[in-house]
Amino acid sequence: MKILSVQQMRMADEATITSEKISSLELMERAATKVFDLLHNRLQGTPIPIHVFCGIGNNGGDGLVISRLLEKHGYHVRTYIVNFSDNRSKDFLANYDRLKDVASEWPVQLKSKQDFPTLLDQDIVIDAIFGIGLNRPLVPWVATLIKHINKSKCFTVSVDIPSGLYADKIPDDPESVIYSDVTVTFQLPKLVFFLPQTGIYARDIEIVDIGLNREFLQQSPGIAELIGKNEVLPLYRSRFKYSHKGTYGHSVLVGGSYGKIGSVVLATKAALKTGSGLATAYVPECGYAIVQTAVPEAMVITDDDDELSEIDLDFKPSAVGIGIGLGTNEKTIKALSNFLKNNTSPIVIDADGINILAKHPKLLENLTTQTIITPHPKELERLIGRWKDDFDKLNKTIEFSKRHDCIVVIKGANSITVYKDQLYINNTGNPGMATAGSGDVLTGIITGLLSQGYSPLHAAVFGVYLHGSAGDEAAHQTGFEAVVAGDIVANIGTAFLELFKQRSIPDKKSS
Ligand SMILES: NC(=O)C1=CN([C@@H]2O[C@H](COP(=O)(O)OP(=O)(O)OC[C@H]3O[C@@H](n4cnc5c(N)ncnc54)[C@H](O)[C@@H]3O)[C@@H](O)[C@H]2O)[C@@H](O)CC1
Ligand SMILES: Nc1ncnc2c1ncn2[C@@H]1O[C@H](COP(=O)(O)OP(=O)(O)O)[C@@H](O)[C@H]1O
Ligand SMILES: [K+]
Repeated sequence: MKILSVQQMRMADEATITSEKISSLELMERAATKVFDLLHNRLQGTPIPIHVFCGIGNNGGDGLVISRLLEKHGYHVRTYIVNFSDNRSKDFLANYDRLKDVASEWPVQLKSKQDFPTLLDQDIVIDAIFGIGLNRPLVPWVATLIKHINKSKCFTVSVDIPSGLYADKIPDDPESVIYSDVTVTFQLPKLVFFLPQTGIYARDIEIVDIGLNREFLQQSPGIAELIGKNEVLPLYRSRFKYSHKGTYGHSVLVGGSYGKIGSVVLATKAALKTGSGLATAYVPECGYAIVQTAVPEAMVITDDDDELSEIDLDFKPSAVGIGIGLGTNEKTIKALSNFLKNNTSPIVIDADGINILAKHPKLLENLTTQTIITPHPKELERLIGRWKDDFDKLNKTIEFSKRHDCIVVIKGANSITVYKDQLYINNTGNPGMATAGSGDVLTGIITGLLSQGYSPLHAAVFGVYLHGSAGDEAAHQTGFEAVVAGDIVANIGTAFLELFKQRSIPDKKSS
């Protein structure tokens, strides 16, 4: 699913109005009705007090439509107008008049702190103060109103975007943004919902289709893509009946050092479980018995030390995953440097491999095109330097990717795969995956996909998705805390099966 910029969203709005020959007021009615439907569906007429806070722009206009529909359906509604400006939008004003016709009480005007209502824990708040039109800092009393709403324990539903959150930069004051329980967003998700600094405000997201012009949405370049099942299914390459293990490539996982052989075990298992035809673990001597015992399906090549001092293969691997548990001593750096100079196979670099690249940036010149690098935040910082905020981090990563023609997977809650200007935001995974070795599994999965002939970009995007999906399955079985990296490996198969699972349709006879 595409993610558009604010400007592209506004253009989509215009394209819809023009192509359908409807007014912006009608589009607002349609959009806000979708929010009402969702609420009504959940509340089923429950007489809970609902406080609707409306700004004076089109987000406020949506709020007024929601208030009117709630009133019409007998809910206990109180509407507030947050008067932060005299520039009320035309559609806001039209809906203000319509609300007055049906409201049991007139909207309450808020102009300062003295006007703030008391909010009780069990009440519901609809937040329609600011939408994607927020473009400057809040005046102090509006910031205080947002803090007042946050302080209450009310269940808060934000319309389109939590108020106070810019669609394209981080907030001026992190405390002056609504922490919403559910954000009902129009047509497409917003980029800020998936970044660590801003995603915290939009806990659950409901995307409602408001019928924006499909052709426009398809043609718009967007600024990112949200990767779910629909996006990865077309990437899947099925296996042929007359295939043999040679068809699916030979993955080589290079890494490990004394006390860190487990990382290679996990990655090698993951490559095999992802479908690699053959797998070889290239480890120091101390890892020989460990890998042979833990992964009997794999072959093992050893170097004669506790750390790798030479990486020398007498065949060309279909794919290489390198860096896990590697250590960063001088002889290993030299070995990696020599290997990278001569390597022409598709490659994933992780962990200490990244740390070595960060310390010796000259090595970046030797990378094969579209090398995949999978840093966690600390490794990324070593690689691209400090960033000011999440947007700066993305821009710096884009720069880096362009400069070195590499694919960077920024790992985290919503891992983002960056290739030049393209951003692919993953939508699987859970906090249970914040556990030792989980990244090694990802390296193995991506290597396994590369070995089967997936292009580097597809291997990265699909691999990150499968990894998260396997983690979700693992968490489903054990709960977040008990997930360990081995459980993610064990569920790679289920993650593949999940791709083809149809949503069950309720049986009419039994319902
Ligand atoms: N794009 C779409 O598909 C649709 C958008 N609609 C709604 O329209 C919203 C956008 O509406 P608007 O563009 O009117 O903007 P908002 O309602 O988000 O903001 C209100 C106005 O306040 C001004 N403003 C911005 N920051 C301010 C600040 N700190 N202090 C005081 N004033 C400030 C802006 O100039 C803006 O005109 C969307 O978020 C959505 O809720 C829907 O009504 C219909 C469909
Ligand atoms: N909160 C989270 N939600 C979803 N995925 C997560 C979360 N925390 C970590 N992960 C995933 O787990 C992996 C952790 O990788 P990494 O930090 O390199 O682990 P290790 O070095 O122990 O192998 C990454 O793929 C990351 O995206
Ligand atoms: K809002």
